[in-house]
Amino acid sequence: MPHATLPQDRRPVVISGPSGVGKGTLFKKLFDAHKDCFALSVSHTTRQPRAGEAHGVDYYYVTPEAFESLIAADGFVEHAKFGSNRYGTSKQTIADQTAKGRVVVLDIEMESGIVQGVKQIKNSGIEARYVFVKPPSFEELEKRLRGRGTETEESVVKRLEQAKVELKFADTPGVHDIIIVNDDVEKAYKELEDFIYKPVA
Ligand SMILES: Nc1ncnc2c1ncn2[C@@H]1O[C@H](COP(=O)(O)OP(=O)(O)OP(=O)(O)O)[C@@H](O)[C@H]1O
Repeated sequence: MPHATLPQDRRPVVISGPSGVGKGTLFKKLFDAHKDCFALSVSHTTRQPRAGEAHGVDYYYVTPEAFESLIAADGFVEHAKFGSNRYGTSKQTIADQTAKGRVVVLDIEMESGIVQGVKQIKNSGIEARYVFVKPPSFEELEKRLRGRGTETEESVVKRLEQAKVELKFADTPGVHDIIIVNDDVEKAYKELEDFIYKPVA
């Protein structure tokens, strides 16, 4: 497939799946293979930036008041509270990237709660395609999450608990347009690319 060919279907692609399943790995391959065709949606948050994070790259860092105003203006496709912080994906962010000729990829963050996030996007009225990434087994998911070495033990346990809920939800018929089992990463990537580039009937 030529490097910079846009998919025929320009609707945003919502990628969800348990933490550590390989979502980031898969969409990074997609972005690398198709330069300038996709944009990862940058979320809004009320939390403080961590070292090395940048406004507009990792998140849009806003005040709780600004976040509330955006909610009141129906400006989010999904938003959630995690601890004392709020996270959300704004409609404007999606519209801006789409206007630039990019297909927006929404990576539903664990902080937003994948189940609630997907339900909210569906209710928001935006047209989107839904991809769920599944691990070959629960044991393998645990192995990847630990192998990544980014989480504390407490966080691993929390993510695995959350994963159970998400995997159950994914079995609900009609929620996702495709469920990809990320066993062999090349095979899983090919399935994702074929789905995204499927010609519009
Ligand atoms: N098919 C695969 N086989 C083995 N390891 C994989 C595979 N895909 C991804 N991984 C590894 O699993 C770990 C988790 O992957 P990744 O960070 O992409 O997950 P994620 O779903 O984006 O997680 P999060 O939701 O927490 O951001 C990484 O160390 C990655 O290299």
